[in-house]
Amino acid sequence: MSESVLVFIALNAILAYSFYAVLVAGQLSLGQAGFAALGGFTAAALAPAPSEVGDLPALLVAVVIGMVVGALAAVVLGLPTMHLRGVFLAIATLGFAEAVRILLINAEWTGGANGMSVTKVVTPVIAWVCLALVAYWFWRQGPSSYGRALAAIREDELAARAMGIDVGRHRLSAFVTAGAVAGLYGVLWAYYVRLLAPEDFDFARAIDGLVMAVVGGSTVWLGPLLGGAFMTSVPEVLRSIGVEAGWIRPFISSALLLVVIIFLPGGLGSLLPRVGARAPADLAEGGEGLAPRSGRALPSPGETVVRVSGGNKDYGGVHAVRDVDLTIASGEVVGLIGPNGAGKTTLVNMISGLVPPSSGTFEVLGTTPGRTAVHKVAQAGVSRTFQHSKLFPRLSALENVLVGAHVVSRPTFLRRLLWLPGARRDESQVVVHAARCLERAGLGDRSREDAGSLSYGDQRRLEIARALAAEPSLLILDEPAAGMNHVEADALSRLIGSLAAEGLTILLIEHNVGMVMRTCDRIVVLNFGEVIAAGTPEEIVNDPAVVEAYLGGDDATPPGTETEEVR
Ligand SMILES: Nc1ncnc2c1ncn2[C@@H]1O[C@H](COP(=O)(O)OP(=O)(O)OP(=O)(O)O)[C@@H](O)[C@H]1O
Repeated sequence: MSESVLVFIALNAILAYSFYAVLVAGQLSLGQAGFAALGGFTAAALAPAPSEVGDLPALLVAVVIGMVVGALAAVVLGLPTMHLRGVFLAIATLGFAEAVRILLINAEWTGGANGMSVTKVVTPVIAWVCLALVAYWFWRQGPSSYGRALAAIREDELAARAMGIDVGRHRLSAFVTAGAVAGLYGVLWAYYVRLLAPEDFDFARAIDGLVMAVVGGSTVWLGPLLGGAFMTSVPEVLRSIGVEAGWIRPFISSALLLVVIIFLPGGLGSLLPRVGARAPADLAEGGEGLAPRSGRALPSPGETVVRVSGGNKDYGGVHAVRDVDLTIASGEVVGLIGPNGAGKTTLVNMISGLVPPSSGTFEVLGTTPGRTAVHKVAQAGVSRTFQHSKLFPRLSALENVLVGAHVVSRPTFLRRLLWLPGARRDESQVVVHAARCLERAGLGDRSREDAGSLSYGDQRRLEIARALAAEPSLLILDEPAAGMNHVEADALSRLIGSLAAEGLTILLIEHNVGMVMRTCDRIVVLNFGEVIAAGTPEEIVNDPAVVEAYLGGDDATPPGTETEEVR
């Protein structure tokens, strides 16, 4: 293999890593070409000449300049664009890259369209050492709490917020990493090709980087390396076996690309065995579980955890929730029932901060949901499950629960980079904690299965395990028994009882009214968005307004007696 092929494999893989850096968080950006151009040109203009200070020192200074400029450019572009998603972010970032290219072509200091000449310093060894460092960064990032938070954002952003992850900060930091890696690519390119031109960083280059990251696998840390090697070496292999005609080589390369994408949607990296977090074989010997990092104690019994006064939510002409007053004290298990469309989910969405109220006051564990960001409400001790499963489908059951523990686990990424022993200890503590939550929800033997492949009932249980991992003060369960048989629902009822005995406050929405009657201390009934009754299970069973709301007649059977499941 020639020297240039070796260097270009490494350079292309580094470019692919700059795309991987944001793809792992579910962001599609094409701005990397702009970051690379800014990094490369600024470094070439500002760094001392290799003839003055020596090759390596000059390159080192250039690399630092290029990476800092790339990262700063990512901050400048990221701050106004981080709220954009999918194709909108791609278009905005592409616009940025094109604007940078046009500016550089028309600037004098860059040599305009003719470009700048730069001394060739990069050798295959230098290029591969840089690639190894970049790959190492992403290898250590993946299983850290930061890496898992990025994966969670990619899989389901809303659920990630509800797990206490600051999505905006994580997305921006991923973007900045992409900027720094792209800046590194720009510098290495400049110090290898000798003549640096703005055209080197055009739209086609951005697409090349993206394609290499996707073909290699955008969720496996080795993916960009595989993608870079594949895309760079296929034309060379074709050349070496005598495929020379100008159009045949690109044609075969593109056809191979198509084959990989069709048959390996997870990219070449999906062929590698998956290494994920493992639950300890014996939890009793698994050492200490997690100690709450926040030092947050459960509110004292009887203390107000939720206070809603005059809560309203309108969707156009629909009054989903009207003038609801609700107080929940610490240690209570409160059931929220009502016919379909009564406003139960809307109310708990407002309590957990996911949906802002149209009017009214919401106070939950010292936060003001609606005004307080969702992740801060979660950090205050609110954890929840969702009516429609919001698991992270491509993460294993254990990894889902590890994300749930985000708010109580210590950040490990930087310490993992340096192999500090504390990081390993913290990681194994949080894994033991997550495995215990899985065990408690009856999923001890499912830890390595992908969440998306679990049965419906197991997915409900996994959501509960994930919510428990946050060591919440208030646990909101939105139809946790949906899809469960009687035996499973009874086990769930016992689990809720044992959690309540530990002092947890629980708000339970459930259509299985029998289960609500057995499990809850107090029941609140909603109908057409209004509270029509509230009281102990006995009071609710005999309340004529409740019977009327459910069954629409005076002689109807009260909920929880003959009609076990009212939908
Ligand atoms: N995002 C939304 N946009 C428009 N209308 C909505 C939205 N969310 C809820 N609604 C409406 O608000 C009302 C209350 O819905 P909500 O889902 O809160 O009821 P629910 O009691 O949880 O019902 P179910 O038991 O069927 O889940 C319904 O009429 C619903 O159509």
